[in-house]
Amino acid sequence: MDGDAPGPPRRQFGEEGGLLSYGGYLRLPELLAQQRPQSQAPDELLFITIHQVYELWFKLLLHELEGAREAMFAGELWQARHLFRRVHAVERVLIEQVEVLETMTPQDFMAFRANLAPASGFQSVQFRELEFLSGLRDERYLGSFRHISEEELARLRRRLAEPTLWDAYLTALSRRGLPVSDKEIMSSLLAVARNRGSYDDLWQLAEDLLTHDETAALWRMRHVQMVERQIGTKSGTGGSTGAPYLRGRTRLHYFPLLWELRAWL
Ligand code: HEM
Ligand SMILES: N[C@@H](CC(=O)c1ccccc1NC=O)C(=O)O
Repeated sequence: MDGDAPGPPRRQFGEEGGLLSYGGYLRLPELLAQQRPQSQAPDELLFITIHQVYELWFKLLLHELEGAREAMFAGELWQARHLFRRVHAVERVLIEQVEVLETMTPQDFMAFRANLAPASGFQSVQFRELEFLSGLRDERYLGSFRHISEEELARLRRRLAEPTLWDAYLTALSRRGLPVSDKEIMSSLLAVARNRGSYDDLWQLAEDLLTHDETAALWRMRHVQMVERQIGTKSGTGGSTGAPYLRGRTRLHYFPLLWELRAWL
C-alpha cells in the first residue's frame, strides 16, 4: 500500500503480456552470435570477446563525452562533471580488464596470432574517434586505415572537423568572462586555480579533464606492458615496431596546458 507516501503511485510490474523479454530487449541472439573464432585455438574466444567488450565501452564513452562537451558549451558545468564521473569509472574498468587478457600465455597467443595480420588495434576507429574528440587530432592516422568502410572514414573526418573537449572548456571559461586567446589562456587557467571561491566549478571541471587525460595515458602504459609480456620485441601485426611505437605514445597528452599549469602553481 502506498498510503499517503509522496510522489507518484508505485506500479506493480509483471503483467505486460510478455511483450518485452530480457534477451529481446538486449538483442542477445544478435550479440552472442558475434564471438566467432577463426581458428581452433582455445584462447581466440577470449581474445575476440575482450576486444568486443572494449568496443562496446568505447561506444558508451563517445556518447558520454559528446554529452559532456555539449554541457560545457551550454554552461551546464554540473552536468559535464556528472558525465565525467561516469567516463572515469568506465576508463578504470578498461585498465582493469587488461588483466583478463593477460591470463593468456604467449604460447597460446602464438597459436592464432599469425592469422591476425595485418589487422591490429591501429584500425580501431572508435579508439581514434576518442582521441580526436579529446583533442589529439593526428590526421596521419586517416591514411593508415586500411580496410575501413566509407562510413567509418566519414565518421573520422567528422570527428576531425568538430569541436574538441578543450574547445568546449574554453567556451565555458569565456562564458565566465575569462579570456581564452593563445596569449591569455595560461593567465586565465591561473586565475581559476587561484580564485577557487569564484571559480571552483571551473577548477573541478579542469581536474575532470585532467583525470580523463591521465586515465587514457594509464591505459596506454598498461597496454604496452601487456604487449611486452605477449610479444616481447616482435613487431606488430599492424606493421609498427610494436612496443617501441606504443611506448612513444604513452607520453601524449590531450590537454597539455593543464599539465603545464602545474609548473606555475
Ligand atoms: C595480446 C594482446 C595485445 C597485443 C600483443 C597488442 C599489440 C599491439 C601492437 C603491437 C600495436 C601497435 C600496432 C601494430 O603494429 O600492430 C597495438 C596497437 C593498438 N592496440 Fe593492441 N594489443 C593487444 C591487445 C589489445 C586490446 C585488448 C586492445 C583493446 C581495444 C588493443 C587496442 C589497441 C589500440 C587501440 C592500438 C592503437 C594504439 C595507438 O595507435 O596508439 N590492443 N597493439
Ligand atoms: N597487434 C597485435 C595483434 C593484436 O593485438 C590485434 C590483432 C587484431 C585485432 C586487434 C588486436 N589488438 C590490438 O592490437 C600483435 O602484433 O600481436
